[in-house]
Amino acid sequence: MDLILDLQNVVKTYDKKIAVNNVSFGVPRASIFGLLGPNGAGKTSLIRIITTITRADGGKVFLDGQELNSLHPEQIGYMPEERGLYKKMKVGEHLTYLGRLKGLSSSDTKIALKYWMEKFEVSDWWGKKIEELSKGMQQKIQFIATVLHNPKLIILDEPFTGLDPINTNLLKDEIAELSDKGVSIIFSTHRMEQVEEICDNIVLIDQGQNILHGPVKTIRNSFKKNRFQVDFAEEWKGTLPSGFEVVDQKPSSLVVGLGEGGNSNALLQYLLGQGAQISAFNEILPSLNEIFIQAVNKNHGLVSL
Ligand SMILES: Nc1ncnc2c1ncn2[C@@H]1O[C@H](COP(=O)(O)OP(=O)(O)OP(=O)(O)O)[C@@H](O)[C@H]1O
Repeated sequence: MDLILDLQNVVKTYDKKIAVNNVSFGVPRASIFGLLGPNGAGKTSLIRIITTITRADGGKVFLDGQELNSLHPEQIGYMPEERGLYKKMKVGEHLTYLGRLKGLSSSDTKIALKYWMEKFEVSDWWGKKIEELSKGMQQKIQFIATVLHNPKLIILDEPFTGLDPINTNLLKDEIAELSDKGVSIIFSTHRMEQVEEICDNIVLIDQGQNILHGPVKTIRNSFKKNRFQVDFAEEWKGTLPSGFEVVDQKPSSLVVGLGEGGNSNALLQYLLGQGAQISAFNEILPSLNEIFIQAVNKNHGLVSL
């Protein structure tokens, strides 16, 4: 597989605490990749290693086939959860400073800033001090700072916190557009519905270890319980024969468990045979939220949901 990032047996310890314990996974090029895990799992420690802010104590990290080195930070854009803009600086001078810091020439910085500030409709803010901007406005500036130097890998830690629905959508569209252009994106969040909506691949870290990794579709399919939702055009008052478990019943819908090897056609045929007017018949895939809780509980030796 064509990987933009490849982590092999990465280890990070702080004194005696093992924060990252032999973690391996790959991030496919141009994917939107979810880096997930409960609090304290080791996600930030991994991000700090990938962005070369800290060094791993063991293992190897490859960016675009090359072992991480001092030239790589210019190829990475990182938007940390703790936003790091200098409050007293003006937007224009701040972004110019960050563009230059990331290796852009003065003229390329100007071109990139014109493009991004127009795109985000923030050109008017050029002379405003960062402290004069609202939290959401600062976040837009931070996003521009993250993508300004045209990085091949972008790491976004909770990028939607504090954004209103319109700006959230603006950012989501931008992420999709960057991905379409071949940029690889690592997205870290605790909001599983956002991961479900945006990411094509994930890794789930728990207690410093990779406990689940792969395409979202494959993972959701592997956790499915052979359950189907039936919606009726009219209220349905019938019962089901043995072999079908009614998981949930409302006047005009049913959730039915078919058990292992159960056949959805048999359910459909039975209902049609009873004269039911069916308006929808769908397999239910578990949400990433359910999968997260189930996988972490299992890893902690707790009973699954
Ligand atoms: N500088 C540090 N010194 C000592 N321990 C640390 C340090 N940084 C992180 N840790 C520990 O390493 C473990 C992993 O922390 P990390 O910040 O990587 O987790 P996280 O997955 O990002 O968590 P969260 O979702 O809460 O941000 C935790 O047990 C944390 O206490």
